[in-house]
Amino acid sequence: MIRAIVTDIEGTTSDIQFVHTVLFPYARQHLAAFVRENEADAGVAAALNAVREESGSAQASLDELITTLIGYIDQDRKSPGLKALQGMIWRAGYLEGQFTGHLYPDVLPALQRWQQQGLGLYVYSSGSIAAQKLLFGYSDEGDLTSLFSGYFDTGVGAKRETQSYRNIAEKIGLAPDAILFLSDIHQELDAAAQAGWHTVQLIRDAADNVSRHHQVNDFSQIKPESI
Ligand SMILES: CSCCC(=O)C(=O)COP(=O)(O)O
Ligand SMILES: [Mg+2]
Repeated sequence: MIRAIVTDIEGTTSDIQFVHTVLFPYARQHLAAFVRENEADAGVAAALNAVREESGSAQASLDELITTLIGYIDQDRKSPGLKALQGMIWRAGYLEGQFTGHLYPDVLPALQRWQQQGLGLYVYSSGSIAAQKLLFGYSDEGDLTSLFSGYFDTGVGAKRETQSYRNIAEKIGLAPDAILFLSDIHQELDAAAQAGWHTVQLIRDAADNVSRHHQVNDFSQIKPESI
């Protein structure tokens, strides 16, 4: 019996286009000024050091790091240091009302239904936990953070690695076959299934003909009580 649902964000609850044409360009535009103004902040310094380590340039200057980070944004690299900085940069955009977190219209009714059924709801995204809370806290549908019991980012491991899903199950405190993972990316679903989780793939735009996972087009088609 399913007792918890863990959902991806980009391509699952929210449009990839929102992430790639609103969030990423905003972070790209404000990155240099943000890190120059905030390099003494402990969180910013930790993220910059993580990028130094990831890029193999322990002595990289701030200008070099900015160039590296812009390259990471353009490659959509799931760099934990970049993801931490993006979350910090996006905060101002949400607070100033420059954008709200995109949600497909089928998402909120389904989350509310599942919560009423007593299911635990969780998020697992490559975006930092702070960025996840911003997206759902300043969403198109208002503040949805109270719907979720927890958030996971790549601090538990990368999304295509099976051990990440074992780590999440342990933190949630449920057996793997009591958890359903929702994602648009079949390699992420493969890793979750390998850990013993149930899986459903969201096909929001392009078809995926090589996936072996149950596919739906929106959240209204997901019936955890029937799994
Ligand atoms: C948390 S909102 C920003 C999404 C993001 O930065 C990202 O890399 C999307 O990753 P996901 O794992 O949700 O596909
Ligand atoms: Mg996704």
